[in-house]
Amino acid sequence: MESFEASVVDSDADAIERSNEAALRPTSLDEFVGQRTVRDQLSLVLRAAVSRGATADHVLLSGPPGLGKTTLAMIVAGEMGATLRVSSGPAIQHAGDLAAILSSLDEGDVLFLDEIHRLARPAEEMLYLAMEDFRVDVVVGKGAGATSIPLSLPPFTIVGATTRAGLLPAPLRDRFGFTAHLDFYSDDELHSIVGRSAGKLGFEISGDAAAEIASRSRGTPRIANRLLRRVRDWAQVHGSGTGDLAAAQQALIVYEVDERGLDRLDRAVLRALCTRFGGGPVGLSTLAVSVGEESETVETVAEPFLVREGLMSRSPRGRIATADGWAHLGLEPPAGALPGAPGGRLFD
Ligand SMILES: Nc1ncnc2c1ncn2[C@@H]1O[C@H](COP(=O)(O)OP(=O)(O)OP(=O)(O)O)[C@@H](O)[C@H]1O
Repeated sequence: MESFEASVVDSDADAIERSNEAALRPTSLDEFVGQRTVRDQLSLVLRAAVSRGATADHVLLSGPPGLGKTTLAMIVAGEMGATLRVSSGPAIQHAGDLAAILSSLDEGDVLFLDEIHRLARPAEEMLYLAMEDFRVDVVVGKGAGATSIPLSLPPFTIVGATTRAGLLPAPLRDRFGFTAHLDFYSDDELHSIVGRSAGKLGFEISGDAAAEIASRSRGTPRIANRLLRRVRDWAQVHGSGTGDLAAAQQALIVYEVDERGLDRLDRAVLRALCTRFGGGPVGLSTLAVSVGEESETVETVAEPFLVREGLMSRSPRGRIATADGWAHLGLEPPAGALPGAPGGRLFD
């Protein structure tokens, strides 16, 4: 895999996290757990392209972070026997950046564009033409003397990924021949991902410990793998070295992941909603500021999970804590604000 993002410098922690993830990534569609419909449809697209000896249609993958979009992009390249090239919307500031990337592609390459909704507008427009006609118009010079030189490109496949499909302009969305939305995983699917990852890590884990991790992973493989590694740490430092249920439960207490899978950010958002804004409705950006986070982080990381768990709901006037949300924090909603008896346990 070749990355065009040499100018983007990761922190050490990011780099370690990425290399940990790389070791656990499935490398074929057969190994990819869950997302049955997406897998079947994508498999057809790829097999048909291979049998025609052509490049695959452009693929758009949307869904919350950590559900396997990057993994699927790598699998697309692997299954096509193609070279994967990687860049992302925020790394492409100017149309010229994209022209340089596109003109360096070889025939059949797969170009993964992460966070494609964050492409700068001129780059986005250049991409329309490149995706449809395999051509870019390179502008040389400035002002009245500027000329546009058409440059044809060899056929390639774009795999775009986005956490915010709604932000993609229709002309860009329409140029993808195959679009798929990744959904959160079931506990059973996460259980098998944890088992498979533990095998790859050479870490012995019991079925009930794997189930415990799965049920607290918020439907997200990345979180399941991360919690698994924390349980392994705990077992190696405090336990017998193997992952039994007690090790899993103790590790998850240390890392402040509660029994429903809420982590510190989720609880901070829910708590702010209840205690600072009386349960809402409150706007996303106000809520995000109150927990010291970017709106996008709250919207793409905490909110989908809180809504899915029935702890928060969205209304045209803003976010609202549900009766279950109040109960999860062990708080009493203001009189008459919500039906339902509060109760439940509080983690922090
Ligand atoms: N279906 C799956 N089966 C097994 N492991 C998976 C699956 N999906 C994701 N994973 C694991 O979860 C980790 C995160 O996946 P990936 O990086 O592909 O997510 P993503 O959707 O691209 O996230 P982001 O939007 O943050 O870039 C990977 O290391 C991979 O091992």
